[in-house]
Amino acid sequence: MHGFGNEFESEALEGALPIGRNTPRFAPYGLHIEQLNGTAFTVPRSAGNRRTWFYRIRPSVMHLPFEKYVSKNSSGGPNRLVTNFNDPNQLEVVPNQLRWSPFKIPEKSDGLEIDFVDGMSTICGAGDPASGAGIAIHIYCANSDMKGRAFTNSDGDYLIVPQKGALRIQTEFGYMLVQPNEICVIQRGMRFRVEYVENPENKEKSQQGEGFRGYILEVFGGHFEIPDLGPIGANGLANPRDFKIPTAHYEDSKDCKDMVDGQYEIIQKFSGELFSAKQSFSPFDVVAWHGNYTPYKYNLTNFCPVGGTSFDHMDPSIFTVLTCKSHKIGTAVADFVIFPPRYTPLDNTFRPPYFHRNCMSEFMGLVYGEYEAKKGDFVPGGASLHSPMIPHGPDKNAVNHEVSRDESVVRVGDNTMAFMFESMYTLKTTKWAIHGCEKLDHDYYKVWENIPIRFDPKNRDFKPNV
Ligand SMILES: O=C(O)Cc1cc(O)ccc1O
Ligand SMILES: [Fe+2]
Repeated sequence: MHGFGNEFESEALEGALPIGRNTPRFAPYGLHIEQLNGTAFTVPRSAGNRRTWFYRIRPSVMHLPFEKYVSKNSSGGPNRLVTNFNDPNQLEVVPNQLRWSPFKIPEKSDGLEIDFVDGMSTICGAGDPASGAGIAIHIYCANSDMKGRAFTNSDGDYLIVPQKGALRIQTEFGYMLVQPNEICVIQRGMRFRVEYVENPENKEKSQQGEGFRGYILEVFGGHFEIPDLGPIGANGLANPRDFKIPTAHYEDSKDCKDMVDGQYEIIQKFSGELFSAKQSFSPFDVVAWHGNYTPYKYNLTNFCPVGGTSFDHMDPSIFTVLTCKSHKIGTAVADFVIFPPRYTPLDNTFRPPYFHRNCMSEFMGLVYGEYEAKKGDFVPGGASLHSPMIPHGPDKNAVNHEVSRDESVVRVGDNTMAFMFESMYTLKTTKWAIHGCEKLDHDYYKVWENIPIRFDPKNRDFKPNV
């Protein structure tokens, strides 16, 4: 189905949705009724009240008690998922500009079968889910399907950016296929299971080879919305109709080939820690549902960029796909911003991203291709973090390239998709990101060494000799 935040309804069996009421004494086909609330009951409609009604074979509550879960990640060590950014034992605060080479995908030949849950590692974040304030940024690197288990998160919403390999995501709402150059959002409390598929549809946008990798932005308080367009008008950027919502698909336990010894496992992230509970049935037994609290996916090629048409470099906020607002006017808990293929017909303008210091944190990743501000080692599957008020900008090669290019209209970002998670929070990095992953580039600062110094007080009309 198409749309953003609509009231959707879907049934996998004709007549499974009760008509004209939510909680009849007997739902059709003997189904049980369960509500999932994504906002407080009392949130005004105009402020985005969200809930969904499920009509399912069994209520989710039929499970054994939760126990602590220790993930089987590639180093065999403790969980690498951190979401309490007040725990100094897990963190290493670093003000430097940071850049990581592509995060390592575990190899089955090393005897490591790592699924989406075990493959998640936290790079940085702020705040703490218990107080509903903050964000976390994770990377997932995995090589196996989730078998007989589902993941769900009490702490926040996941915005998932696949970089390598397509994801087939089973949810309580139905299936979603999410390929590199697409994103999806799975909101707080929704249960899902990730399988990975080779993605023949867009080979050039996804590196070949075993395993899958991607980025996750988790927001602890609030939900994502499409930003207002102001003077841009009623259309453009991410258009609501391009968001896609799954249709109902249910799995009766007797048809579920996934269960291990008749048991299904629910892994729940709760207050920054992982817990596991067993149950005797698949959690994907929703026969029909209706509501406005759903997972959704979006193809980044549908983004309709608006930009400068005359002079000066516009701020990257014009490329915001989704925003999670804070209570501070115009200041996001987190924005998801992309740098899509486009033209920059700007007269007498320094076209690459400018040098700057920002009060916001800027975490960047690259799905494929090359980012316009970094001609060097910022590569697909890697990342960078530029923290509040820490200087950064185009690297030496991008500056030199700008000096010598001709003045014509240029195509920017062809065959590439870079993105940014921009947040009002100062992000603390995890020990894993600084030491454990062994991908931190200790020479990153050198990309700004030897930027040509051309100051000449006698030459106001300066033009370089090229
Ligand atoms: O730092 C970056 O590369 C992101 C960025 C891009 C841009 O076009 C302007 C500002 C900005 O922070
Ligand atoms: Fe920046």
